[in-house]
Amino acid sequence: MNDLIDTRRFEEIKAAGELPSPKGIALSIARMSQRGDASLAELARLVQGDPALVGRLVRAANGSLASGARPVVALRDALAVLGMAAVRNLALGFSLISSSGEGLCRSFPYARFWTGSVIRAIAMQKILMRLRTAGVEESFSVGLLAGIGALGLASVFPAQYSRVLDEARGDPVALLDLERQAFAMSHVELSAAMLADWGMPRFFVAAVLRHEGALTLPAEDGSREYGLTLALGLARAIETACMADDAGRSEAVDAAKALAARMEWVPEQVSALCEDVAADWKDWSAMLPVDAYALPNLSMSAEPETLAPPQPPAAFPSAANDAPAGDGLRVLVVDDDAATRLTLQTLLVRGGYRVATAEDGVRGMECALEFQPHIMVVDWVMPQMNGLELARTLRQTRMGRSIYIIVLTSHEEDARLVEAFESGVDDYMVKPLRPRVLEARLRAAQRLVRMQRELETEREEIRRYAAELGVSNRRLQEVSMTDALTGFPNRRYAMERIAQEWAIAQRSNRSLSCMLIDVDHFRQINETYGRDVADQVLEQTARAIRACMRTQDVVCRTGGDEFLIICPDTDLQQALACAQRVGAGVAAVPVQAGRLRLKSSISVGVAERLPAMPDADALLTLADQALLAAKKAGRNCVRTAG
Ligand SMILES: Nc1nc2c(ncn2[C@@H]2O[C@H](COP(=O)(O)OP(=O)(O)OP(=O)(O)O)[C@@H](O)[C@H]2O)c(=O)[nH]1
Repeated sequence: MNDLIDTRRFEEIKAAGELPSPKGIALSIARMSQRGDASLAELARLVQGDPALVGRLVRAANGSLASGARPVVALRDALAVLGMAAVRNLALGFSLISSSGEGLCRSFPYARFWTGSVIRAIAMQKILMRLRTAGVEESFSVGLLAGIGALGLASVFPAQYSRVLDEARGDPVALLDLERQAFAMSHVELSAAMLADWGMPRFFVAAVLRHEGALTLPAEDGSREYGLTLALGLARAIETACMADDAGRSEAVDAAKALAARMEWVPEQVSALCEDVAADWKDWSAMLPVDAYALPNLSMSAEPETLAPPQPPAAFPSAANDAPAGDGLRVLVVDDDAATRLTLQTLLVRGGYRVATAEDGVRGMECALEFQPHIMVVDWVMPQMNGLELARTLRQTRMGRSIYIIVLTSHEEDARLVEAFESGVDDYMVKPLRPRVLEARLRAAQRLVRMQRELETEREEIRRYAAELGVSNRRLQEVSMTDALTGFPNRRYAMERIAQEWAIAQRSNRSLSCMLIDVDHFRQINETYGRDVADQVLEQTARAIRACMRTQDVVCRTGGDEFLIICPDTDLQQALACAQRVGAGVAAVPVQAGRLRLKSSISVGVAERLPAMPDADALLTLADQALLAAKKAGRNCVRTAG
């Protein structure tokens, strides 16, 4: 699994905060399934303790039965249909829906996230039922949890992820980039890592990792992993179509149709699938704590697909020698002459390339965007858009700039060749085609494509390294600004912050106050009860102080038993009232240290920024004098200076 997932980064994220995890019965089921020798009877006894879970498992089992089969009503039968692994994952998913319906990440749409996940789960189950592939029992939970990494980022980095979501403004590609920059791992990669961590099989993890880019997968081999990726991609497209607004819907419907076409489904089959999903959604949304949401009617009327029919043709076996020279590179052939297309396709497939074809420039352009070829072989003369126009248009796109384009021509005059190169083609070949020349030209193309790939890998590594460095630097900075005992900002942070607040207050002519707080007789507490108890007094006093302050006030631990509180937009009277409240709050709640209950109190010095003060230091000096006055006045009181 390590080849799929950056496990080191995943462990770091896990260590940085609380990732969503199974709770209650789901946790017991997870533990039981790890034992390996648990029986269905034991599992049934455990599940019976949660009637809602029983109902949901029976529903899930019925969803994965072939049509016409007698429906399951008893829990034992449902467990037998699903099997231990599927039950574990379903229980996990359901427990997460119940425990993660809301959270601290301001911009993360918790309710919408789960609505979408359930729609995707239903769609995935329906698709795998139709494909009759293995893994139907797991399909619901795979669909449900395929996007769990987003919830993971929202849970571990609530504030940061909120900013990332705001910045991405709903653009899925930008979101992935921003996530990688901020956390050195995207939500897709984190989803895959979490599923692997929970013990999901590799082919599911791989499908989760790739399904968001399913549309750009090359036409391929019919392996289980490939099929699952397309299926999950289709389930996601249906989810997106259901959740999108009118403007976004047609794009998602198109993506669903293109994916369905890859699976050799006609649009009518997709329409029927959507109807099934809508019917099941009614049941599931009543059984799960998700918003009742009316699914839109998705129209999937027929439209031509963009990709050429699947290949390779069975009549052209690969060369019998070593590894094919093409090394799986994608080649797109664009030619209006069917015979040339077929000849090229045959030669290329035989050479180990993956091939798509298009019959004119316009279709070639569409196909290039979807198929993302490494190399294109393009006829010069074609109706609508000729080969040179196609090359020029492609070179204007980011993706098109990296394609190696070979143009086919009947003439080799200098002027024509110059025109071709100026249009952005990389090489040319003279018709009629000669296989050995084609092979030689393609070898040159391969060299360049490989170099580009290596460069891209290196760039990717540098980007990743920079992102990791950025994340660790931010952590280091946070650590260097945080007091380890209380978790509050430390003296260093306090001094930077008060200087900032000073500048803001001065510029906008707003009031600014601060308080210096010292715990009374703290030395004595240390000497009488020892350092551990004294630490607990400090910690709990700090919490009591924080609880009495407003959110905009900044509470910092500036030294041993000393705290500085910065109060923006606060005049002296307001600050004094606040200080009295804090003093009373600390005195009212005794500190519990083991079996000891200790009373503690604080002295507070309050000061306000005055027009005559030159800088923030002057404000701090005044607060210090006020604190001294409070100590002199007998402690457990609030004073101002002067
Ligand atoms: N337990 C513990 N003690 C600390 C820590 N940092 C400083 N101290 C102790 O805190 C005490 C500070 O005492 P002072 O503020 O000088 O005196 P005080 O007893 O509070 O007297 P008043 O402030 O006049 O009431 C010293 O004994 C320090 O050793 C810490 O992180 N943990």
